[in-house]
Amino acid sequence: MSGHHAVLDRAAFEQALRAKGQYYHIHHPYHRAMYAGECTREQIQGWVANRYYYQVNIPRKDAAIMANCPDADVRRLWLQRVLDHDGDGREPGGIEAWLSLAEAVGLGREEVIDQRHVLPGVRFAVDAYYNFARRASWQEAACSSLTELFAPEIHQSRLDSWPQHYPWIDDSGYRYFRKRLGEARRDVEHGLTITLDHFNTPALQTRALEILQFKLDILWTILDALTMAYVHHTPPFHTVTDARVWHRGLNV
Ligand SMILES: O=C(O)c1cc(C(=O)O)c2c(n1)C(=O)C(=O)c1cc(C(=O)O)[nH]c1-2
Repeated sequence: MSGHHAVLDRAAFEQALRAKGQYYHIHHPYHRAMYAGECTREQIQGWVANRYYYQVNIPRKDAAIMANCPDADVRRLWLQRVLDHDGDGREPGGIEAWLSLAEAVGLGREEVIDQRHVLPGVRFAVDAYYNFARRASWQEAACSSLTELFAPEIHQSRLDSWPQHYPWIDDSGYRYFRKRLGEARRDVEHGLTITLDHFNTPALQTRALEILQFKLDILWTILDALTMAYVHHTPPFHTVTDARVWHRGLNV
């Protein structure tokens, strides 16, 4: 997409956004190994403990988008995302469901909640997403959530492959993935409408595709950090010490 090009109509622009799915982290070797049944217990546990940091930052990210949005109708719909993760006081939310997953793969709640396993690379990638959402316009931040276009497929692929490959994972752990199937589809309808409405010039459409690529980079980079630590056994400072000396986040 270089040089001068005409504005894409809604269908063509949506098609261009969907084509970015070819760079979704579903294709990352770490994920591919998970579906193929090739991961060790430690690799599954490492993924779950690190992804917890993404989970707890999603509702903060969504609250930041609401804070930047002057449109009450958008805020009312966007609020559901915060409730999905934090819980609405009746049903447990996604963070709680993620902790059930952690327990189902043999982790203790405390070691996940205190973030001792969260690698610096994962923390920096998630923080980049959160900080982008805080500073960008609400339409740009909404656009950055559109990797969720591709998320139902990734949740389904876990439900389809994990139980047979990892019989040691308790079935109660799968609630999070089942829950997200419907939620992600609903989120994406709203996020896509905002994006198709707002990014309506060639320059803005190019910008939207770049924002989506930024988010794809974040998801891919999280798995690169996990690969260093749990596949190659080269976590940060491994040439110096086996201890987890890295910081636990300066604002938890
Ligand atoms: O398991 C995954 O691979 C995956 C990916 C993504 C995504 O594409 O950002 C999300 C989720 N899960 C998820 O569970 C979730 O709640 C979520 C919210 C968002 C977002 O950007 O607002 N992405 C995702």
